[in-house]
Amino acid sequence: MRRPGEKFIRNLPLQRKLMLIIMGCCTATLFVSSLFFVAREAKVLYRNQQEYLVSLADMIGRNSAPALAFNDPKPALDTIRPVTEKGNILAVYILNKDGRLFVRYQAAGQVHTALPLEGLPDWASQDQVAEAVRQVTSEAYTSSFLSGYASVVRPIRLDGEQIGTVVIHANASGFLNSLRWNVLVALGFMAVTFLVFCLFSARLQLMISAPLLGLLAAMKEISASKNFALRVTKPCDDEIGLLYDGFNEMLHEIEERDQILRQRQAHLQQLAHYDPLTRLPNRTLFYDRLAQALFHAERAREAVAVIFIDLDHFKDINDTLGHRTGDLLLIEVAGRLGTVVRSCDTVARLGGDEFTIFCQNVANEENAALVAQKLVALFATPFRLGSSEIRVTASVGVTLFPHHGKTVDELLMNADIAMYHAKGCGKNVFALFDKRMNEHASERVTLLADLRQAVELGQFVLHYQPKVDLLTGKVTSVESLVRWMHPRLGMLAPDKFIRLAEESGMIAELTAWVLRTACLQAKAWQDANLAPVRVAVNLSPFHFQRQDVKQSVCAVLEATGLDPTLLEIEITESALMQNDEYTCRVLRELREMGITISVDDFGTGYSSLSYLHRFPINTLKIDRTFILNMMKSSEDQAIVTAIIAMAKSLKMQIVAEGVESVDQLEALKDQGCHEIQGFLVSRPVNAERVARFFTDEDHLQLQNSAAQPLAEGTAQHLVNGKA
Ligand SMILES: Nc1nc2c(ncn2[C@@H]2O[C@@H]3COP(=O)(O)O[C@H]4[C@@H](O)[C@H](n5cnc6c(=O)[nH]c(N)nc65)O[C@@H]4COP(=O)(O)O[C@H]3[C@H]2O)c(=O)[nH]1
Repeated sequence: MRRPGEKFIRNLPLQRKLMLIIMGCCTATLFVSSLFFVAREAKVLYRNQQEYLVSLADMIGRNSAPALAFNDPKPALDTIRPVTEKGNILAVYILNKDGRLFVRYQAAGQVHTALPLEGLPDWASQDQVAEAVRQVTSEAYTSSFLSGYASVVRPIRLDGEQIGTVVIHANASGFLNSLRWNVLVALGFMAVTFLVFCLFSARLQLMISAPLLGLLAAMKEISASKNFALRVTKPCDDEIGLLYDGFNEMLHEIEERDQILRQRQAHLQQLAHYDPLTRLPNRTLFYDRLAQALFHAERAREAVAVIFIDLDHFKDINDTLGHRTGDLLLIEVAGRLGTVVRSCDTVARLGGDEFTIFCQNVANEENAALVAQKLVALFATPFRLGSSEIRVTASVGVTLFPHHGKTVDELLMNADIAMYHAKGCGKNVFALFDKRMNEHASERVTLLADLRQAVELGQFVLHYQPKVDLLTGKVTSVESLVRWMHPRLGMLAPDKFIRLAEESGMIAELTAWVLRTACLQAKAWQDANLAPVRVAVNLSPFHFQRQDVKQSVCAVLEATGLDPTLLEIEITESALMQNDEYTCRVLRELREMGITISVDDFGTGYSSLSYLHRFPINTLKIDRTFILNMMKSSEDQAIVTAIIAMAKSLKMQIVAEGVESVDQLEALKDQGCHEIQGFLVSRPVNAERVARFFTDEDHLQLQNSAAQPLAEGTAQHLVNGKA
């Protein structure tokens, strides 16, 4: 339990506490030492006085001994008298052997009734005298001294035998005066020393407390300013110096931790609001900024354009070229997007390959369209990622505040719908939101849901379209073309669902089914001893570049037992260009296995024959749009002529697609085209019907004879997905 004083002292400021301690210690030391000095002085004085009185008493005793022996007081008095001349002797008594008063001498005019023997009559009894002597004896050492008297009692001996006693009373005032003087000196010394101590302790406490108070001040300053970079200067090398070192070390650690904390906070802030890959604002920040922009735009009656950008077939790039390349591409795309908009606009990455932009104060739809156009144009230049060059396009959807939506969610949803519409229009374009798109979007969602289960439910069928050799008129191969027997919408043509399958990633599953079914069918024809005919399978540009294309083809060939020379792979020009090296390697491996490689829709893509020689291509299929127009347009005719000439120089087989008329057939024959495919020979039909073409007959002759009806066969082509 603490005493109240202790608590008070503990709560005193450090300076006062130090002063109190130093002054307390000094005062106590001074007091004790002065007391010791005074006591010692008193003892010396007292001893001197006593020794003097004893020697005086002994001298009186010696000189009075004969007088005592002869019982004659007079000589004794004569002995005493000169002694009493000493000013401080008050009384001298000589007692005889019997203890009775023998001589009494008192200084003239001085009666001290307080002295025990003073009051005794000369005839006092032996006991009275003895009692008085006993008092003297005791008081000699105690009270008589303090009351101003000093007394001694000494025996008087003669020849060794005590013959009397001498008692001397002296005035102790001299001694007391000396003692007082000593006390005064001591007190004076104490006072002076105390003053010196005061000054000294003030200085000393300052020496101790100043560094501590300095540390305290620095601590307060640092805690107020939060500036942990500050340091205190060490004032000395003692423990306080160590305290300063420790304080500085602590500051250093706090500073480091503070820095780490700040960095982590900034990092968290960055993570919370920015996309770590592209460093663009993320969904949260975009929503926040857009909400603010809408708020201001509403007050200022301004329009805001919200743009949704989605890279076309990004998933396939990721799958085929790896996620690292995908990431690099996204970074490059993010960099390019920033170049189109103003600094007050925001470009964000919502996730995956989805980017959003909002542009403030957009005058009208035309201006918004201009921005969107610029965004689409950004993708015209290929992206250079390390050593390879990647071509990627983007579909862009645009929506305007307040015309197409009032809230962030509404605007983003509509921009997304517009973007899907752009994809539906063939990608690499932009679309401005229109309310009618909503209907289309919901149809698309339903179709996507149906597509997910179509493979499992066996809703796909393959149709086959023969390719005929222009010289022999015989079927060389059949192209397998997928159809979807949709339970509600009827038979759907590939253009209604292939893109959807590509965008949803289901193309891989669908292609696997097509490949397996086509190979099984070809094997069945082979086993039925029909004339050996190749079966061609379309590989989606993005599916083709999957790392496991070769393995999946090999697995299907192995599983079905089909001879690889009876398989043909059709890929588009764009598929060739997406990853030159990888594509080239896979194609070469497939070709080495005996598989025929055809480039489909040739002329619509890069139309550059210069790169073709790098790829192991067997066949070029001239796109049907050129064939369709070649009889009407001299330009298309020239293109067809050029393609045939160059392909021949590269020793490639040429197939003309979409041949519908005998005129086209004749023109192609004249130009040296090798094969044709089109409604003139047959529209795509099921396996059973196409097998009828696997004969040695000249199918061109047969068609020539019935040219007119077949030329009209365009009418038999799929209409809205129905054959
Ligand atoms: N107007 C006209 N058209 C003709 C004529 N001859 C053939 N066609 C049509 O042209 C398309 C030829 O296939 P493609 O160029 O590979 O173009 C194909 C192909 O790129 C894609 N496709 C079809 N099946 C598959 C498949 O299994 N996988 C992939 N990835 N794509 C496929 O869908 C596209 C369209 O296929 P289809 O609708 O079956 O349309 C077929 C065929 O019906 C003609 O004389 N006149």
